[in-house]
Amino acid sequence: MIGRLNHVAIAVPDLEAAVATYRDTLGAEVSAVVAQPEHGVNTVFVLLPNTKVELLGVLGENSPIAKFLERNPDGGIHHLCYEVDDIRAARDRLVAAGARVLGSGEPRIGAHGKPVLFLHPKDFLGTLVELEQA
Ligand SMILES: CC[C@@H](C(=O)O)C(=O)SCCNC(=O)CCNC(=O)[C@H](O)C(C)(C)COP(=O)(O)OP(=O)(O)OC[C@H]1O[C@@H](n2cnc3c(N)ncnc32)[C@H](O)[C@@H]1OP(=O)(O)O
Ligand SMILES: [Co+2]
Repeated sequence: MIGRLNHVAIAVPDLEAAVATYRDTLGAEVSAVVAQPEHGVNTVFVLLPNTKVELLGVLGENSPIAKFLERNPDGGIHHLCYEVDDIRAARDRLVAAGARVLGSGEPRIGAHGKPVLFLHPKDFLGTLVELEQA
């Protein structure tokens, strides 16, 4: 059911410093910072030949990455995003298998303008999983 790895997300305490690390130290191509108010994060995408890295910074008071950063003050890998052909069909299959879809269960528009959903990390080997409509 899952297809390409769309991105690996890293939550960071200082987004500008993280951009400098990827752009200047690692020599990667990075996007501009984009505010995602509906998701409570600022995002930067690092563009790699075979996938992307999403750098996540806190936006607002109820950011979903705030607790993660309290537990991991230096930052760390936050989620993996896999592409699926039909996100509602994928959700229904996962729910039937007993997996927990986070939030309302309805897909929301993500950083690439496509519907996304999140799956509880306790159901996927301790890893938060994002699904994105291909
Ligand atoms: C920009 C849009 C989009 C895109 O298109 O790319 C994005 O990527 S937005 C990214 C940010 N959005 C989200 O993360 C939304 C989904 N997340 C959530 O709903 C919550 O963050 C969460 C996953 C339910 C965690 O909630 P939280 O309140 O922070 O923690 P809990 O205390 O409830 O955690 C329970 C349990 O799970 C462990 N945990 C939490 N986060 C992670 C994680 N990222 N990876 C692995 N494990 C995680 C946490 O440690 C707790 O474990 P125990 O202590 O053992 O109970
Ligand atoms: Co993401």
